[in-house]
This record gives sequence, C-alpha cells and structure tokens, in this order.
Amino acid sequence: MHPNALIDMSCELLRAVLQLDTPADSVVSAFFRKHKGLGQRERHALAETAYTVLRQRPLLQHLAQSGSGPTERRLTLLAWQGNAAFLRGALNQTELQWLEQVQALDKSSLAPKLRHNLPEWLAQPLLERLGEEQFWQLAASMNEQAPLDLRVNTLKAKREEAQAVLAAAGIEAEPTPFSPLGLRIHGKPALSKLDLFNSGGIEVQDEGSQLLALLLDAKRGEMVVDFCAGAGGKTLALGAAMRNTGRLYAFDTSGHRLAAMKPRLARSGLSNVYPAQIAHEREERIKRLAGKIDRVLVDAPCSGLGTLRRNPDLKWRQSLFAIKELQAKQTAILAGAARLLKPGGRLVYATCSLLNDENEVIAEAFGAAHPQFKALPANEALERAHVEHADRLVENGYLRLWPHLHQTDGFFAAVWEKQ
Ligand SMILES: C[S@@+](CC[C@H](N)C(=O)[O-])C[C@H]1O[C@@H](n2cnc3c(N)ncnc32)[C@H](O)[C@@H]1O
Repeated sequence: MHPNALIDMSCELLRAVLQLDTPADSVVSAFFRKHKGLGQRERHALAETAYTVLRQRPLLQHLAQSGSGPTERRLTLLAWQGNAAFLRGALNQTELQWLEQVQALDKSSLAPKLRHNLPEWLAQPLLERLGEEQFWQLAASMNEQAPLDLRVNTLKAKREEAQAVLAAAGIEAEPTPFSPLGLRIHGKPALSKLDLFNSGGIEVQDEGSQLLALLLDAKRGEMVVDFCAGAGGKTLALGAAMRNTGRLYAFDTSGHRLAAMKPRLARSGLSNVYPAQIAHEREERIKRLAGKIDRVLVDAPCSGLGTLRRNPDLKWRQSLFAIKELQAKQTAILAGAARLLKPGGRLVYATCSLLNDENEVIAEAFGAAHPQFKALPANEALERAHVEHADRLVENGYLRLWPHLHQTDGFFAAVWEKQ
C-alpha cells in the first residue's frame, strides 16, 4: 500500500476512535472488519498509532497545534508506530521539517498535565495516594504496552510442561513472578494456532486476575459462586482450582458476556460450572442459595482504570459521575452476594480500578455494616495459596496491584470470612 493511503486510513481510524462514544477496541475491530485487505504489519501500525494517540492525547493535541493540514494527519505523524522510513515516504518537505522540530522539543518543561496525560479528576487522587515519585512512575507505566500473560490450566498441564511446549513452537515464555500458574510472553504470537491453546492447556489471563482467583482459594467439592462472571476469565481459574469437582455457579446480568464464556469452557474441560444470567443481585434464585455457599467472588463492575495500558480510552470515557454510579452498584452487589455465604465461608470483593473510591471505601463501608464478616489479611490468604512474595502485593491488608510496581494491571481485593 502507498504510504499516503495508509496514513489516510490512520486518519479515518483516529476520527472514529477519538469520538470516544464506543470502546476503542470495538472501533478498531470494526475498522479491520471493514478493511479486510490490510496485512498484519499495517494493522499493527494503525492500531498502535491510534492507541498511542489515546494514551498521550493532551500532549499530542498540544503539539499538533503547530503544523498544517488536517489535525488527524498531524496526530498520526506524531504518534506513528509503524516503520519510520515508510512514514517519511509519505511526507512533504514542510511536514518533514515540522516533525523533526516537534520531535526535538524538550518535553520535560511542559505543564504536568501534558506529561502525565491523565484527566485532572484522576491525576489528583492518584497523586495524593502515591506521592510524586510513584505517581510519575505509574503515569509512565500506563503508556507502555502490557505483556501477554497466560494461565496454565493445571487440569491439563503443569507450568513447566506448557512452557516447554511453547518453547518448541518458538514462543519464549517465563514464569510470572507471583502467580504459580502464570507464564509471561513478550510480543503477541498467534496462540489460536497452538494445540496447547485449543485443547485448553493455557488461557490468556493477566497475572493480577490469576491472583484474584487464587485469593478465593476454592477447594475440591465446594459450592462456589463467581457473582460477576462475565466471559469467565476467573470462573475458569476457579473451576480448575476445584479440580473440576463441586459446583461453581457463574452469575452475570449480561447474557452476551456469559455466551462468550461457552467456547472457553468447552476448551477448559470443566464440567462443574453452571453459568446463569440473573436480572439483579436480589432475585429469587439468589435468595434460594442464601447461607449455602462456601466461597463467593465479587469481581465487581468498575471503572476499569487499572487496565489503562490495554484500554487507554477509558481515562477519557470515564468521569467522576460514572464512578459515583458504580459505587452504588458495587455496594449493592457486594451486600447481595454476601448473603449467599454459610458460616466459615469466604468472600472476596475485587475490582480492576485504581481509585480508593471503588476499593477501600466500598470494602470499609461493607465491613462496618456487616460485623459478622471478619476481614482476612490478603497476604495470609495468598501465602496459603502458594503465592510467592505475597507481602509485596498487599497494602493495609488489601491486595493492591499496580502496573508500575507489579507489571500487572491495577487490581484491588478485600477478603472476609463469615463468622
Ligand atoms: C469486571 S467484569 C467481570 C469480569 C470477569 N469476572 C472475568 O474475569 O472475565 C464485571 C461484570 O459484572 C457484571 N454485572 C453488572 N452488574 C451486575 C449485577 N448486578 N450482578 C451480577 N453481575 C453484574 C457485568 O456484566 C460484568 O460482566
């Protein structure tokens, strides 16, 4: 494809993505479905350029104020993630000079908001919580691409065996530092071509998500509920921890998400999972299970701000108002799900948000309103689940994972035992 034709496509994709009315990954997928003829390298350049603009939107929009031509073209030139020589083939002399000048600017003297690239309502509480040094480390880490983590399905293979099979296929994978089930891959190999993947030996899952499932410590023969199961990332991990015995209910209000669990369940070999769409957390079916369940995971709907490395558009699509609405949902779901537990049962509340408001604030309010639930320090629960260096993952008794400290998505979890 001629360089200018690819840049025009990048402008078209940027126009769509920057409307911010639909998740960026859906916009990118729809764009590639429309332009079927694009090769692997062209897709990579277009998608990564769009993601770079989303990650650094304030900075790039500021820099794009100079120069000439359509704004999307200037943003594309500034954020280009394809071959640099290929890009130069598309530029006229004026554009080349402009790009060189802008790239040579010293960005360290720019205003903070142009360096952290976060909206103020998000930057401020993070700065308050983390302090200057860690705040800037976090801001930098959010602009990096997340590694590809796999969870080995121990019903089918041991971690070392899966690692060896991957190596034989030319894919280098190293054990994850904390999860005993994880492998980390650099780059994005096509896993769907591997027998190991198609036979359910591995699943793509961030190490942080693996740790959340481990916190529940689900055991053989138990009655377990994954209350917000979605497409089943954690359900599959819980089912394997239960060694395909007992009963694992996978509830969600979204039938669409539960449907996406089906092929994954089929690959996993699990037959102890019972997916069910629920209307809400107070419905009759839930009430009938009250007091009967050994372990409940509430992987609550949240702002997703811990996943900014993968979903940088979220920082522009979320708002303080949306967080307030989510808090009400989180509180109601946690209280509803807690009713299911029998005495001695374990409850885990988790989010992939970085904000205290969706995490500690919800957990502390729940603890205060439910004295029969005793908080369990997350490091103890993790150690019992054979997680190494568990102390490094916990703040004030809660699991707190940060991209800049743990190379995982940002996660929170609180654990209680019902007395
Ligand atoms: C963070 S996602 C779950 C991700 C999933 N556990 C995984 O590991 O892939 C939160 C889920 O909560 C679901 N949800 C929203 N409101 C709910 C409710 N009242 N009861 C149960 N699930 C709900 C959403 O549909 C969404 O799938």
